[in-house]
Amino acid sequence: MDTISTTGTADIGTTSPLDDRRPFAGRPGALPADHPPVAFGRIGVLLVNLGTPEGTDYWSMRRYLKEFLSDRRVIEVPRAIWWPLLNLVILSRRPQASGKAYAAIWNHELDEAPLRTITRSQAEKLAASLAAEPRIEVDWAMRYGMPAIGDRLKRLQQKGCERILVVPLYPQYAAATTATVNDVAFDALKAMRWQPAVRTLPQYCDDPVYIDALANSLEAHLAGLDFEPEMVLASFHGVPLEYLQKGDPYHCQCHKTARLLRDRLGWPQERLKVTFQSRFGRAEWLKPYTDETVKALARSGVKRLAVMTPGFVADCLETIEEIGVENAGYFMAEGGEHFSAVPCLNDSAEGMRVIEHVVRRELMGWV
Ligand SMILES: C=CC1=C(C)c2cc3[nH]c(cc4nc(cc5[nH]c(cc1n2)c(C)c5CCC(=O)O)C(CCC(=O)O)=C4C)c(C)c3C=C
Ligand SMILES: [Fe+2]
Ligand SMILES: [Fe+2]
Repeated sequence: MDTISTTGTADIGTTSPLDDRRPFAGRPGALPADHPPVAFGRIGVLLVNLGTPEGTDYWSMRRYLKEFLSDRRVIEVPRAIWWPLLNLVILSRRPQASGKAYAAIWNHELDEAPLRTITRSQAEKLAASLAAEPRIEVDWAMRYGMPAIGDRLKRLQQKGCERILVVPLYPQYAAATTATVNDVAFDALKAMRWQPAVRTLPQYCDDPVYIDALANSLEAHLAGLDFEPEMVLASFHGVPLEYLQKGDPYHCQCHKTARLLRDRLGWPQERLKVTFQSRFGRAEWLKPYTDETVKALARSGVKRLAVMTPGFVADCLETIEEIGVENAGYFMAEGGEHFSAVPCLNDSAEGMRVIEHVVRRELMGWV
């Protein structure tokens, strides 16, 4: 898939185009209207999400999981303990189990995982909405698997981008997600003689546009159901509890998002509850766990439940399968009657409003 040009022009090489627009027009520092044309470098925007396997077969799954689970930002267990466990135990069993789960959600038309389909579409739609800024090139990459961050950074540079905004698609910062994207981007820069200037998008867990989009999409989803949930869970991906104790702000930012969302909806505390899903291994992770909460709610007599996943910018295995299938099953098995998984913002108009907003905000001064 080629880089998405907002101008629709082919590769322009490494020379910057002459652009006679006035940067900072109407702001301090603006060039006077009669100033001759000035060469401005192009600006790259690189959307980055987590990554997906190339296929659901054993070896594709193994390659993906090996790269993912070898990341020291994701697994902080000392290597002397982790290497044998990963290579001898986890990578012999998990590829089959995860492969089956991916097969259940696979996009057969494009032969790829939904996360890839949605991330590509987000990049295409962002490029279209930034088309009035002819110097901007939009591209996308994955932290694990393809397209690789380093390759796409180089390609943006070859297209004349002297400045690049790296956009880890995570509203809440975690070292295991945001920081590892940035690490890999800066690793790629280490190998360049002539580096582009780089910015990285910070967390946007409390951005009013993001909160408003979550509220609008939740309200629209609830309005379309043929039942009224007694409560809604805001389920975020978990991390080991130890990461919070070491100072990772992720847990606090998840709670902040949920508090602001509740305020925006005008809901009482008990109507929107925060839970954490997708735990891995035996260590304690952030609590309360989504699966245990779902079961306990059904056992306590709750019959109608909806689960939203505000920390995921795109639907993926963890939302479609883990929430929409696995947790729906737990709820029904324990006596629940109606369950609904709220889709992520994805490439919807609300979702793109958020991505465009946070990107434009971060490009200030460059555009
Ligand atoms: C084992 C440790 C893991 C940590 C810590 C972790 C944090 C974390 N992950 C996401 C977002 C996603 N994770 C996804 C899949 C996934 N996550 C882990 C493990 C950890 N994640 C694994 C092993 C997998 C692969 C699937 C499996 O085998 O269970 C995905 C989905 C990718 C897809 O293709 O659909 C996302 C998205 C966040 C936000 C996060 C910390 C905040
Ligand atoms: Fe994960
Ligand atoms: Fe999972």
